[in-house]
Amino acid sequence: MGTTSTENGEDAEELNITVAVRCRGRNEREIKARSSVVVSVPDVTGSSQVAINTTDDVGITAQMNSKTYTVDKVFDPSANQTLIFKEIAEPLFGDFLKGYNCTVLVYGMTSTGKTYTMTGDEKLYNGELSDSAGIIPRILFKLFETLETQDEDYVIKCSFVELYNEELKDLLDDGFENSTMKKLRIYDSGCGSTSNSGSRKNSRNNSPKLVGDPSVNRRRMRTAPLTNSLNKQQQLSQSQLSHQQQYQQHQQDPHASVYIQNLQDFHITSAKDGLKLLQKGLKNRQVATTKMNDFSSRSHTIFTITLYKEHEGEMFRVSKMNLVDLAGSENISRSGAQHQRAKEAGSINQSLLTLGRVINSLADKSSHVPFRESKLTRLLQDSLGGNTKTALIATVSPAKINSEETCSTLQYASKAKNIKNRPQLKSFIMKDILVKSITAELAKIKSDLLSTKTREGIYMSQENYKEMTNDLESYKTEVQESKRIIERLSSQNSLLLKDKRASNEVNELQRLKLQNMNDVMSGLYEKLDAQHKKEQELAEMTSNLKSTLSSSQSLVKEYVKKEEQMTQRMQVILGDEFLRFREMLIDNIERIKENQTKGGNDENVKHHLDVLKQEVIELLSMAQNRAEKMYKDWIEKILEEVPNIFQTLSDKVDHVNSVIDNYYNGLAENLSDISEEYNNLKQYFNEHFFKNNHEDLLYSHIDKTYHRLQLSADGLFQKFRQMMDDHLKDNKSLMIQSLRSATTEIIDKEMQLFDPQRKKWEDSFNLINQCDSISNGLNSEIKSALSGIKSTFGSSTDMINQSISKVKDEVNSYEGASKILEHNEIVQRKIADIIIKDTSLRNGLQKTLESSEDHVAAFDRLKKHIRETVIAEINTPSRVKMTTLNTPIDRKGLQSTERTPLKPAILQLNHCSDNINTVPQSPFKSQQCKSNSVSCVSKRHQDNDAWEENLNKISRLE
Ligand SMILES: Nc1ncnc2c1ncn2[C@@H]1O[C@H](COP(=O)(O)OP(=O)(O)OP(=O)(O)O)[C@@H](O)[C@H]1O
Repeated sequence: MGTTSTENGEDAEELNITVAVRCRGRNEREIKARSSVVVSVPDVTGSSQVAINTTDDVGITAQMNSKTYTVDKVFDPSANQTLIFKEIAEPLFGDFLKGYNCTVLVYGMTSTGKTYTMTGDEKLYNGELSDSAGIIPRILFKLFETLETQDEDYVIKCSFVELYNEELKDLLDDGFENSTMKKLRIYDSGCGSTSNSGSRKNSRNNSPKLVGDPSVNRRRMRTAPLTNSLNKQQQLSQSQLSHQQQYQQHQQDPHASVYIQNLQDFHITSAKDGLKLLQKGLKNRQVATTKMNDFSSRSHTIFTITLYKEHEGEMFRVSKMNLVDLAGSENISRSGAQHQRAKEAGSINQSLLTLGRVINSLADKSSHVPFRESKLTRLLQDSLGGNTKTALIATVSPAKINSEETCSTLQYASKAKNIKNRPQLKSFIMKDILVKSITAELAKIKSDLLSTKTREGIYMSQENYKEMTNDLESYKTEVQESKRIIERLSSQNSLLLKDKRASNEVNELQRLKLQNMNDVMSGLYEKLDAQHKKEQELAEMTSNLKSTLSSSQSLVKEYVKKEEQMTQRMQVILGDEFLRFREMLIDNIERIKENQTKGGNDENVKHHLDVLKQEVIELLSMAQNRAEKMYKDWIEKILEEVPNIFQTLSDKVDHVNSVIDNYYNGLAENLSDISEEYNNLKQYFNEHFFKNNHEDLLYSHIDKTYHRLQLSADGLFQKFRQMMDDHLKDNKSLMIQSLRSATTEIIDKEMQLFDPQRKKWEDSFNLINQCDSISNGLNSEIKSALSGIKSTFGSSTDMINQSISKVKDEVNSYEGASKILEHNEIVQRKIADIIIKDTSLRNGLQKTLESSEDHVAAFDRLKKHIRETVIAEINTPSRVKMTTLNTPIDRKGLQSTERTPLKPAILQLNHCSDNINTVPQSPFKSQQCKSNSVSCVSKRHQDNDAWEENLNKISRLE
């Protein structure tokens, strides 16, 4: 931050000028043109960004393509006059009291609210300002309020100057109406004439020696007490200082680079005085406006309040508050190529063009700033880049039709933000000089008064008298006309009241309709709640169904398990039974064998076989019956239970289906109800509510009346016109206030009431759509799940039926036990084997018996032969030794006589006879026995041979 030296040798800080943007609401013209809002101001207070959408895009794309400008403060249409004053003017006002020169500028295209912001409603209502009062009236009031609470003496003066087409006019000059006002000229301070210094550097260099210099002050200080009482008692109203005095004052303002020659400064002692001056100036401006079309939007005005505030006794600090209402900026942005021609035609404002260039140069810190190229920039030289504290309010329209101008205004505003000033406290005036000027002024007024009094009556020049008589006459006619107009206005007013009543009725109707809508909405909400309940029920049923499904699945699993268990058990049972049967069979075979061993015959074996067969048949049929019974029981059980389960399931499924159908029917009904209501509402809003724009109605009423009134009032004299205007404006503001409060409030209220409802309603609609899609999804899921369950049940039913029929077939295919036995080849083969074995055994036995009998016969024969031989030998005396053998065969004797040659034969014989008497224990035994018997036979043959041989031996011995 750069600095310069102040009066105290301190460095003055560089300070950026404060830039604010004020965006008004759409005006009637913009609404009628259906021009959309393109300027967006964030909803937060204290925001510094403003965006404008210059494209045709809408929604997010519009936001993305918007141009954003950054300033210090942005105010949306809701910002009222009080807020603007508080945020922008009040901080400067504080500095103004401290002694700084301050400037507030309003810049923007025509009809964006520059005058509204700067002046607003300047009239007093019961001695007080209205809410629509702008910055100037508020500053005047605040100034006196503040100063009256302080001890220091003060003097306040006001001036009001207008710049049109590079021509300055004193709006407070009495000669304004008859164009006899004094010509104003700009002078560079200290130079006494307009000089073209060309740059601010030069202009600064050309500044006269500072009056604020302490040495200068000391020279000028003289004691001349100026008290508050003087200030208050004297009550100087509109006292006019001489040109010379003004000149002196400007000379004494060392930091004013320019001053205006002949511009009158009026001393005011109250805010009301200030307001009167303001009103006078505005009235004079209006005279010009009526003469020149579109004048107001092309002229600049500067209302200056000069404060002389007591400072350290003998000196007064001088500070100025410049309140600048600039011309409409559209003239610049539209200039373009034709700007030279347009300028010639007077439509381009040279001052504004230069102001733009000055702003650019200052923002870009150019070495040359073209202050001197226009009167406006010369006047504002100190406020822009000088020693003044400055705030710029850029006023914009929100409508699309003005977007080009709005962009240009915002561009200037954001550029201007970079301009830096060096505010300094340097301006002082000697107390005695100030007192002198005021005293002289007072003396002049007093002498005027005195001369009037000495003439006993009112002194007036002939010319003035004539003028007054003329005025009086015309006033009389005016009064008559005014009376008529008042009557007309009253009737119009009553018409308006009628309209208001009609609007109220319409409002009431709409309120009722809204009420109905609310009722319908609440009905719909109830329906929605019911739907929710139904949905919950459905969800519960679905979960029940799912649990039933899982339980039936587990049931099916259990059945399958049971079936497996059953099969295993059957297998076990059958295996055990068959084992038992086998054991029994073995026992029986054993028994048969025993029986056979015990000497059974054919009949016995057959009998045993029959018994065996019978038992096997019994066992088989028993097993068969048991299996059959088990299967039957099991199948019956399954057949009994399965249909019940399926029935329950299908009942449940049907129930769920019917509930779903009901729910869907209900939902569809409700949805169609809602859509119908929505359409009705939409139609209503489209056809009635939005079309029946109360704001439009209100404005059209007001403006119709206003125009009518204005037309009627046009012919009246200026004074009466002022009165009429006041009346009309009062009416307008009253109407606005009353009708707005009556209509807008209701509409706002209704809209406020309605907005959340609409939001809610839209939310519910979305919710319904969501519900619908969820329900559809749920329905399809449930249906698919149900069909899955059904198909699962169907397939399991088929499977079970198949298994049942299979089991049945198997059971049916079982043959009778006897047939099984008959068809059982193994059993038959075994039995045949047994019989064959039995037969062969019998044959073997028979043969053994026969051979034994042969042996016995041979033995007998042998015995006989031996006996005969022995007898024959005995009879022979040489054979004495043989007498020991002359007894029948003694087994014991043979056994004990080991050396007897007959012993093996006898043993063999005994052995064979043992064999004959012994029945083999088992078929193997019998086989063994058979082989034994064969070996026995062969042995016997061998023994016979040995016998023969022994006999031979014996014979040989003998
Ligand atoms: N912020 C606002 N709030 C309410 N009314 C506004 C606002 N701004 C402007 N207006 C209204 O808009 C109309 C035009 O405003 P105004 O005369 O102040 O515009 P302007 O910029 O000074 O125009 P011009 O350059 O032609 O003098 C006036 O009736 C004024 O009351």
